[in-house]
Amino acid sequence: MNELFRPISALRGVGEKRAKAYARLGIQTPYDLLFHIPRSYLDFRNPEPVLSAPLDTPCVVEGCITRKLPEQRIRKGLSVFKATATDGESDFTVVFYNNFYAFDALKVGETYRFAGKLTGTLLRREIHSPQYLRADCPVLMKPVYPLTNGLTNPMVQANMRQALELLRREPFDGLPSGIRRQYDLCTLPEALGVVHQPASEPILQEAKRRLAFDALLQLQLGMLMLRNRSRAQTAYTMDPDTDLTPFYASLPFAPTNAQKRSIAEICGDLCRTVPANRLLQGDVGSGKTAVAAAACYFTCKNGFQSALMAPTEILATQHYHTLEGFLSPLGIRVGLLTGSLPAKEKRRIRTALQAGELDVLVGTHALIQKDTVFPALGLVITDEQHRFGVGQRAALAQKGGTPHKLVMSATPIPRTLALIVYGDLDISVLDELPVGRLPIRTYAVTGKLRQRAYGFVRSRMDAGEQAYIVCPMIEEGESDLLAVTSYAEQLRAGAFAAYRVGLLHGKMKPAEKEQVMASFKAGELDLLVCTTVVEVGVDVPNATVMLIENSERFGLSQLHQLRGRVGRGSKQSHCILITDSTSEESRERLRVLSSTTDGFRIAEEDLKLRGPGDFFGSAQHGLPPVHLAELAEDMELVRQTQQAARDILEADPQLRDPVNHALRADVVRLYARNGENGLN
Ligand SMILES: Nc1ncnc2c1ncn2[C@@H]1O[C@H](COP(=O)(O)OP(=O)(O)OP(=O)(O)O)[C@@H](O)[C@H]1O
Repeated sequence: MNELFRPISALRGVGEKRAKAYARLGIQTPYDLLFHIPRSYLDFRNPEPVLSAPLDTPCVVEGCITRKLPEQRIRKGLSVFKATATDGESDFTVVFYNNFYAFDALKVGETYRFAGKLTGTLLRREIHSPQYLRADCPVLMKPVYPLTNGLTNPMVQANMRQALELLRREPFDGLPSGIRRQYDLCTLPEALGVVHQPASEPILQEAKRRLAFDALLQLQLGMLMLRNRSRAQTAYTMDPDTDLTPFYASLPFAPTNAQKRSIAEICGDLCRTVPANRLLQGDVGSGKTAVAAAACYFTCKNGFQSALMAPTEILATQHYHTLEGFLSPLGIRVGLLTGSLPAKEKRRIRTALQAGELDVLVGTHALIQKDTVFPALGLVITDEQHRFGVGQRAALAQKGGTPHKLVMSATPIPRTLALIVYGDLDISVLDELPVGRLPIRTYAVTGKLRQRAYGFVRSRMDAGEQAYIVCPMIEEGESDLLAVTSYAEQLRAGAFAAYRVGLLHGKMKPAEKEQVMASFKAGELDLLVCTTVVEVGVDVPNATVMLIENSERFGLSQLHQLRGRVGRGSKQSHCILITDSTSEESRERLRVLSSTTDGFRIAEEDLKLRGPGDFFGSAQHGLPPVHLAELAEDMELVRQTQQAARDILEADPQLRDPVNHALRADVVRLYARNGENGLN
């Protein structure tokens, strides 16, 4: 067997503990390790003269070691090692704390480059705990790896050298050479060698392109294979002449054009034999639930059942009430299945469902997926909210024969990324808000203005409206943050003593949460102090003010979602972002948020600020393990990989040809890592 595919513990220095640390990063073999791509590089190429290098800012200087001083024991457990060096013009001191090995490796008379921050006076510059390498080292860029507890950068570097050595001994490239030539890509060993030991920027870009190509290609191949498989099956077909007029007539509002268009697209899907696989994407408050209700109506009128799955109980309950409101006057029977229902009630619901006495079942994912039998499941709607990856979506395909599938997603995502992540789906976009919505006014202020902000919140509540105050944390102990519980107490006793204040956080029991949400919705509470449990989907149109504490702690898209809890009716809404942070990045985020309410623009800015991995806030998004920040804008590469995937599968639909074996293994591995084992 190729040694690259042995357990990672085959590498020198990898004991049980380190192997576990690697496993946490999804690395089981030296081959996996090779795809652990550096987060960034320490660039030693352009040293600055010590005299003019900036102080307290990361920089690189060069120096010849002139003297090594004896160890200084400052106190028990703290030893300081110092060496003096010169860059020809000025002298400086290199200082290490407790790091004998780094100090010991420096040799008097040799010249090194040091990366770190310079401190000290004009006469005596010092550089503390620098990273360094010999000035004549052929590779002057040191990779910086994403780490986890139990791993350090030097450990990963050392293991990586060995893994690269194995690859050199037994060169391996899973990409068929025809594809490699067609798209003018370098070989895998070349790409990996350069990415882990780069010599120059242009070659590095080539190497990254190759790795991104592979990652995107594998993603697309897997999706196409799953899709082809479900296409080979047939779904229940419905009647295109099904009359939606009664549904439209009973809506309490006029649907937007975007809603009508999406409903037509979805119902069009339902009339085909190929199981539908559609994403309904809409900005916060764009009215996705009404579209879902229309699809359920259509399905029911054709004699089939629908399931709507939400990520939390609060949302499931809310969707249940909304759908029930839309559909039960039309004679459609809607049921709710959540974990906090008494066992007897759950049984009753399941029995009714099985007997065909329920047309629509709303619930949490786990409950609907487990032991729930639908005699005629025509449509599965998943309110995904970006919580779930490729794997879960695919797993649904196995449920109840082959129902049509509709995924609802609230965060608008840039088109390139949508193609990458949802390459397997057709997309309907709600790009229009209901008429009469006023853009939310957003202000970023410091804590000094908190009392004034409270005053403003009170004035809105005096006018009969409701408000949210959001804090990021729930555990005590984070000293810089007031825990939400004590914060709520403080508000109840102080600024909001005259108002009805509710509290909602993630550690409460589902039934309690639901009760608080129900009272807030019914207008029995004026103010809801909460954590981000309100982030997704919660819909209380009378709530018009949101005040967010420590707003710098949230990502842009998350703030957009949070803010979207207000501005859901016709009244003017306001969002006050409180922050005392001085960090440029968080200020930039708040600036973007104050200047626009367009979810697509915000998503694009967020992607630029954070890169696609963090953008979804989940390891399960199925995105390739390459830092694709700039590649997300590279439509060309996405198109090329789509084309390549189609060509490969046209010739070999299941990748059974020996030239595609390695590629197949890569695809299966990628999907298995994301929880989808159906490709095996
Ligand atoms: N065409 C419309 N005209 C007026 N109000 C509408 C229209 N469509 C939906 N609404 C109302 O707008 C609010 C938001 O709708 P809904 O909860 O479906 O939004 P959403 O798209 O799920 O948003 P989010 O992702 O933020 O939860 C609801 O109160 C709903 O009743």
